[in-house]
Amino acid sequence: MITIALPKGSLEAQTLQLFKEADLEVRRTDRDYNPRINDPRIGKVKILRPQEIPLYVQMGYFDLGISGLDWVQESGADVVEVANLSYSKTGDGNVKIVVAVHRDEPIEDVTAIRPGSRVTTEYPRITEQFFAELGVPVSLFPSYGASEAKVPDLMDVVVDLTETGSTLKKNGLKIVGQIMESHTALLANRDSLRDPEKRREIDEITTLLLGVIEARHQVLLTMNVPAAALDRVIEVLPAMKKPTVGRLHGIDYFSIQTVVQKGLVNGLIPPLKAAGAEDILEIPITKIVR
Ligand SMILES: Nc1ncnc2c1ncn2[C@@H]1O[C@H](COP(=O)(O)OP(=O)(O)OP(=O)(O)O)[C@@H](O)[C@H]1O
Ligand SMILES: O=P(O)(O)OC[C@H]1O[C@H](OP(=O)(O)OP(=O)(O)O)[C@H](O)[C@@H]1O
Ligand SMILES: [Mg+2]
Repeated sequence: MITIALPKGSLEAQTLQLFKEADLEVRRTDRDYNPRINDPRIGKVKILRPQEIPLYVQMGYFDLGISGLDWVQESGADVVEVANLSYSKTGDGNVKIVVAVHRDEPIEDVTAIRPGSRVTTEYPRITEQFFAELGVPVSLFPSYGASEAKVPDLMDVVVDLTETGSTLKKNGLKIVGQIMESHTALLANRDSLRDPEKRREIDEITTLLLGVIEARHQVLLTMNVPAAALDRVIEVLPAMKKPTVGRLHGIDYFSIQTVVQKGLVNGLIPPLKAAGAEDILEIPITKIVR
C-alpha cells in the first residue's frame, strides 16, 4: 500500500476533483486532514500545505505527494516528478514565479533593480539565488502572503507566483523578470520507486490520474454513414487519427467512431452532417489510457 500527501489551499479543490474523476474519491468532512481513499492500493492520506509536501515525500513519510515544482525548488527536496498534473488554481497548468515592481518605477528589466532594494517573497531561497546570480545585492524580507500589497509602500520589489496576472494588475505592479515556470506535479519518494510492489502501485495510480487529465478535453464522436458517403465523411474528420469504421448489420451503412478535441466538435458536426453522417453522438470520456 502507498501513502499520499494532498495539498490544502490553492490546489485543493482541483486535486479533490481529479481524484474523484479518477474514481479515487477522497472521502472527508470539512476540516478533516486525515481523509480516506477507498482503493486497495492506497493507505494513509493526509492533507498538508504544499510548501511542506516535497520534504515529507523525500523523508519517506509519504510515497507520493502533490505540490508545485516551485516548492520542490524552494525546499531543495530530492524527489522524483512522476507526472505533470496540468492543473493550477484556476486553469490548465503553467504558473510563473516573477519579479515585479510598481508600474511607475523606471525599471523595465531586472538588471535595472537598484542594489540594496528591499525584496519581499514567499520564496526566499529561490529569490536569494536569483539575485546572487544576477550580481545585484538586495535585502530579502520573507513574506507570509499578500506580498503584492507591500510594494511600493513597504518594499521595492516582490517575487511571487502569478497565474492570471490579476493580483499584480490590481495592485499596480508590472513584471520585470521571470525566475521560473512551475506546474503541479505528482512527486514520488526515490526509495518507494525502487520497491517493486510500491512502484507498481505508483504507476497504476499515475496512469489513472493522467487518464483523467488526458480525457478532459476530448470526446468520443460516433455516427452512422451510408456507404456512398463514407469517403466524404472521413475527409471531414481531423486527420491526426484513423477513425474506427465498422459495418452496420443488414444495411449498406457504416458506423464511425473517433476521439476528437471537445473544442473542435461544434465546428465538425455541421460539415459531418452535410457530408452525409447520420445519428451523430457526442459522448463524454472519463479516462483515456494509451
Ligand atoms: N493561482 C495560483 N495561486 C497560488 N498558487 C498556485 C496557483 N496555481 C497553482 N498554484 C500552486 O499551488 C501551490 C500553492 O501553495 P502554497 O503553499 O503557497 O499555498 P496556497 O495554496 O497559496 O495557500 P494560501 O492560500 O494560504 O496562500 C504552489 O505550489 C503553486 O505553484
Ligand atoms: O496571477 P493570479 O491569478 O492573480 O494569482 C496569483 C496570486 O495567487 C497567490 O496568492 P494566494 O491566493 O495564495 O494568497 P497569498 O498571497 O496570501 O499566498 C499568489 O501568491 C499571487 O498573489
Ligand atoms: Mg498563497
